[in-house]
Amino acid sequence: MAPKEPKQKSIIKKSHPGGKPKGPKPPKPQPRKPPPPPSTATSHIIQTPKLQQPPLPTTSPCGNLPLNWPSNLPYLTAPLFSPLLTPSHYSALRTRPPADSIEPLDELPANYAAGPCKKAVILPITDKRHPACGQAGLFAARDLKPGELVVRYLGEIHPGGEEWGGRLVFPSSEEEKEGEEKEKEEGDEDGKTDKVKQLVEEEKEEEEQVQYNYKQSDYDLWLDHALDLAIDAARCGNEARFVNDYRGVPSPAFPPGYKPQSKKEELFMKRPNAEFKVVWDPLRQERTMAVYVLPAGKKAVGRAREVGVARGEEVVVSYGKGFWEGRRKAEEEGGYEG
Ligand SMILES: C[S@@+](CC[C@H](N)C(=O)[O-])C[C@H]1O[C@@H](n2cnc3c(N)ncnc32)[C@H](O)[C@@H]1O
Repeated sequence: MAPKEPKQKSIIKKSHPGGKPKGPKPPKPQPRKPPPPPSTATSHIIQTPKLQQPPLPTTSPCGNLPLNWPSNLPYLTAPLFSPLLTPSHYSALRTRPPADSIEPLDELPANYAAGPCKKAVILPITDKRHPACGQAGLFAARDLKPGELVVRYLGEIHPGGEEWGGRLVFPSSEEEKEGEEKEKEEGDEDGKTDKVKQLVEEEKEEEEQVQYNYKQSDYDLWLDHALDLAIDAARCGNEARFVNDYRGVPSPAFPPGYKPQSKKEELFMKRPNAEFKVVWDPLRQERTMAVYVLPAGKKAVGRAREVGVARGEEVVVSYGKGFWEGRRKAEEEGGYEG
């Protein structure tokens, strides 16, 4: 026997000339649902314009510094090493954990370009609802994919257990050293007063640098606690030093005063969208830190599967409860000078 053809549902409405149709009562007409609120967790994801907008500018007019980079701060394109590091620190830094270890490290792309980052831009924060209003933050210059590398975290690599940092020492090339020598000689012949003033300034700066306290830094991260390696970007660094913590940061996808419609939505509105991750630098053959967009996760729906941080949105991580507890304690003890 041939299998029965499944009954096809008719999509054509039938009229019933012989009276009411048999079967269950048709449902009562329901009042029209009000239109959904302008932004919900899902609408945030779906409503992000699909039109490809040009990326935001990320560099200063001269092109070799990031836009809005502070003029008093050295911009790094490679890590700087504290003179306090010992040979065993260097050896730990430059030993890659085996691939089958509990914590194998992902790799930075071998073609990672040094210099200003094209994916994110430093912008001043002017929104009064933002807890870091008056400071700066890092914002996506274009849509960034879940799990995508944003920028590496550069700063001074130092022994994490040390409280006091010495003077910052920038490696200078032979040419620069020759120039410095020549400048010194010229300074002896003329413009002695200017030279004296400059020397006094330099001495003051050096003294401040020697008295520098890593423990008071707001830009200091553990690269590896067990290996006693940390990175501090307070005195020098790159764009990554401007990444803020997500706590209290208003989500640009929701209008001011918007009340979350569910617990899930509330959690979605108060979450980081990026993370600090320790990775392996294949070119330098050493550990490094970088900012990555958080992976989409199983719960991601719609555009969130493709876009982790939308163009113009702030890149925010979690500093961890420890950071804020430490800050609170220091404030209570009157030791924090933020
Ligand atoms: C690594 S810096 C981030 C960049 C900083 N906003 C700037 O302009 O230099 C860390 C400091 O930013 C501020 N900050 C970051 N996230 C914050 C948040 N969610 N609430 C309040 N302040 C925050 C705090 O002053 C903190 O010490």
